[in-house]
Amino acid sequence: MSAEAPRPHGGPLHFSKMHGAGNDFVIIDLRGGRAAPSPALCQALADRRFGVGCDQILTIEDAPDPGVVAAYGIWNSDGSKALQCGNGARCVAAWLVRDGAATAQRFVVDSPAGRHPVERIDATRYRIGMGVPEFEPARIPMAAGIARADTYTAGDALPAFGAVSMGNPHAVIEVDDVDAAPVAAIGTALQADGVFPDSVNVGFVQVLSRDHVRLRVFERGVGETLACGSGACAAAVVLMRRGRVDRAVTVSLPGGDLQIEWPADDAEVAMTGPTAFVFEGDWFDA
Ligand SMILES: N[C@@H](CCC[C@H](N)C(=O)O)C(=O)O
Repeated sequence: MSAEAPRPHGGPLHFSKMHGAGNDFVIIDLRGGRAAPSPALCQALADRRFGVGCDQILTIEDAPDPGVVAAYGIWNSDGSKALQCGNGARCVAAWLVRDGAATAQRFVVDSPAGRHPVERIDATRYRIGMGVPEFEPARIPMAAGIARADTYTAGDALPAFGAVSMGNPHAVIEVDDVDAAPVAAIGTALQADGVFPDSVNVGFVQVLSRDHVRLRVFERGVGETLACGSGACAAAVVLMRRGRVDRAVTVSLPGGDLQIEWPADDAEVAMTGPTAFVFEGDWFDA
């Protein structure tokens, strides 16, 4: 492990292992001004054979003002920083409830992408306000000179996609059969294509009916995950703008179902889904 790895109080690093629809997290409490994990520590924690194993590391941080219960940071398993994580937002909310920091049924958390209103639905399910989707190409961001991101083709070898920012960049590709989609091959190629200067999360979506779709997501900084909350929002809003599905849709991912609602184009997207605690642990220097 890296020598720069933080050691709160000089001892082992306590963590919680959680998942939301199979998108799994190592959650570390940094409140009180503890140092953020280095990219090397994130990679070590995320390693599924030599570490704990997770898609993302989430850090619980001090609330910047009394309007929020806490802030949180997001790191992908490759050590890169992320701005948005829908499944992570639900797990952070559940973590704060179990911790006792959040006591109300409704509260607000602060992510790198902005503030998220949270509603506790029951013991494990949470509804999160995921912000207003951004379709302006420069703000996703896409490369200069792209006028519209609704249906765009990067090149002959790549399929057409819709692009949107949910606080992080997403490309959404509609397919006939999500099981047969070349998720890793197209995902890797699109991430490497210069059209997305900050890379991109790539979703493959199959419409089953007007209120039900299936989705697989090749995430930036991770690879394919069992679920991507912001990816579910991205797929839903791209299809809603095309009139392919209704304004409330169930998104079935390999790890579970999420409900996505987007009442109007200028409204905030709402995502509802499960959370689960897996175990608690302490990380010791190897
Ligand atoms: N799994 C997340 C998204 C995590 C960040 C993403 N890989 C990125 O780099 O933007 C979700 O549930 O939204």
